[in-house]
Amino acid sequence: AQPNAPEPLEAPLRDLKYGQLNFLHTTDTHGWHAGHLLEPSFSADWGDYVDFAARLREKLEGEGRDLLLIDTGDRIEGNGLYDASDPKGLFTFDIFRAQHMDIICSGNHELYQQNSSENEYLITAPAYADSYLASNIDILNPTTGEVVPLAPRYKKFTTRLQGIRIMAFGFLYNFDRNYNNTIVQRVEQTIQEDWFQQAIRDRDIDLFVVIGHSAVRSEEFDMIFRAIRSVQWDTPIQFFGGHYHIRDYHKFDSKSYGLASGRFMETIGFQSIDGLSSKNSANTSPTFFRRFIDNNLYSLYHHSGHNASTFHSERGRNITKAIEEARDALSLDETFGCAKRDLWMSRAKYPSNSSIFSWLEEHVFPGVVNDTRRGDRPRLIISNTGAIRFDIFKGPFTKDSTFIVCPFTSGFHYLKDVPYNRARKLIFLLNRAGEIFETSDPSLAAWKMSPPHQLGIPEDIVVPEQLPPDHPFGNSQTPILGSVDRALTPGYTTVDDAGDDGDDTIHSPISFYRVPNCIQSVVNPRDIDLKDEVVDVVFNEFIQPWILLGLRFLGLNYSDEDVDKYAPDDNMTTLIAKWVRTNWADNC
Ligand SMILES: Nc1ccn([C@@H]2O[C@H](COP(=O)(O)O)[C@@H](O)[C@H]2O)c(=O)n1
Repeated sequence: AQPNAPEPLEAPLRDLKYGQLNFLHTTDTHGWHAGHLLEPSFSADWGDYVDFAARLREKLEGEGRDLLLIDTGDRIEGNGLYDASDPKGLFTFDIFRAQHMDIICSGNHELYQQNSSENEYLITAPAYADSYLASNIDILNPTTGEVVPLAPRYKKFTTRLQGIRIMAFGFLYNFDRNYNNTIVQRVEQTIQEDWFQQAIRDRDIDLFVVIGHSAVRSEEFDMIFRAIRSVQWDTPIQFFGGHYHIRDYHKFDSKSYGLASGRFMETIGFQSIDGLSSKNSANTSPTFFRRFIDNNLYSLYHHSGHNASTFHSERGRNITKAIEEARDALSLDETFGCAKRDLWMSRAKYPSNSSIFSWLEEHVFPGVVNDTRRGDRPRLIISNTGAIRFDIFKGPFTKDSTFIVCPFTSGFHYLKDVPYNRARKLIFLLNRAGEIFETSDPSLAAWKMSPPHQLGIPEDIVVPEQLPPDHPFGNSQTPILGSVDRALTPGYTTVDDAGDDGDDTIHSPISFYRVPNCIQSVVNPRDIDLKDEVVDVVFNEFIQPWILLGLRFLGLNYSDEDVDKYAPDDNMTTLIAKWVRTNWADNC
């Protein structure tokens, strides 16, 4: 762990159950390879994960079992370790690839920008030449300009000890916001391709492993499942997914399961399968087991059967050191100001004093989203809530925090002099009229503007006995009495298709409040209720397609040509940092 990471807390643990074949799974790590430096539950770093995988491998292989490592993408954007360097990712590629991977694929984040997808093609895919799969992604070769597969479409291999014959694919969901140097083929088309149809008909296969940057409950995985099942009625299929940033486990049928292993290095997913056929033995009744490991040393020591003196290797320590040096070189601990209270994305109700979205709406946007060319004209400032990625904890707000809270390079755009009597209805449409957006253009489903982790949670979860978030002991990792005889720490309490015993650490639950798709600040609203008043509609550039469509629903026909950059030297990340420097510096 990093030297400034908090010690993990002791907690009751559920064990792993090993199978013939075992998997460790990471997804949506988003640059958090230093681990969480303010949360004991998730304080192990990538060096510890490398040691954990090595220790588990020694143990499992000693018993004649196999272990495979999987990563399902979105490795970048979301933490200073990736975002603060110039160019971005200067340190993280070497750190990440210190971990062996057996199957790895791209997420959508790798494809938002030209340089990040070229990094995949030129750095990560070659580093994992035998394991990177891109079943439905092509890229423009930056040297030749030719359209080529980002990586091989599939691979067939046999596990070393058990001789299990595996056919593996690596998909990306039907993502359509990629930069134009990559092509994401829709999954429904890919599964019609000859190479896929041939691969799924291979009879000498004991297990299909479909990894993908896609929710495990998704049309895309359902289509792949049905395609394989239609030609292999009985062969087990194991899916590994992500993208929604949640822990989940989905049963497709009695021989097919899908694991989603959370986000931000909070979770190491463990999956085992027993009773598989192999090239030497026939078997027909596989059993599947999953566990979500909290990424801290207390859990990692326990599951590997090691302790502080036997767990760590020189290799792991070197990776930990490299992360520490990168964080130092990037000055990620530089303090811009101090938060007087925790500000939550979903643990506090919106609107409220403890909601990060209320803070943005009431303080940050009115304070810093301005453009001297437009003076003090009345304006509506609208942002999607998905632009915010993490909570702010009471205490120092650092350079790292700016990227943790909002890593996107999206700036603000605006439409000038929009009739207020129509523009004022826009926020209602963005938040309440999802259906008409989706009907008009399925790629513009309004929920895509909200944080991904709430997609699988249809309603608020209110835990009555929880300490309020602004209570002095209200931070996530403070022990509270969860039952009469033992103290539990608040944390993940996952319920999935296999029940409620998936988490390795037994926690007390945390409240979850859903938030709207968008928030809005109304700035300089003088005279704004006059019917001929006009306002500037300023918005986060990511939501431009929804803003234009929403205004069209309101009878205003604007197009991309009417839109201009607002405060062009800044973006949401730099603006939040500016506000903190100005308003919170004296709190420290
Ligand atoms: N420039 C951007 C890019 C993305 N978002 C938000 O993130 C969501 C996707 O997140 P994943 O990590 O699951 O890929 C997207 O739906 C947006 O809500 C953004 O705000 N700005």
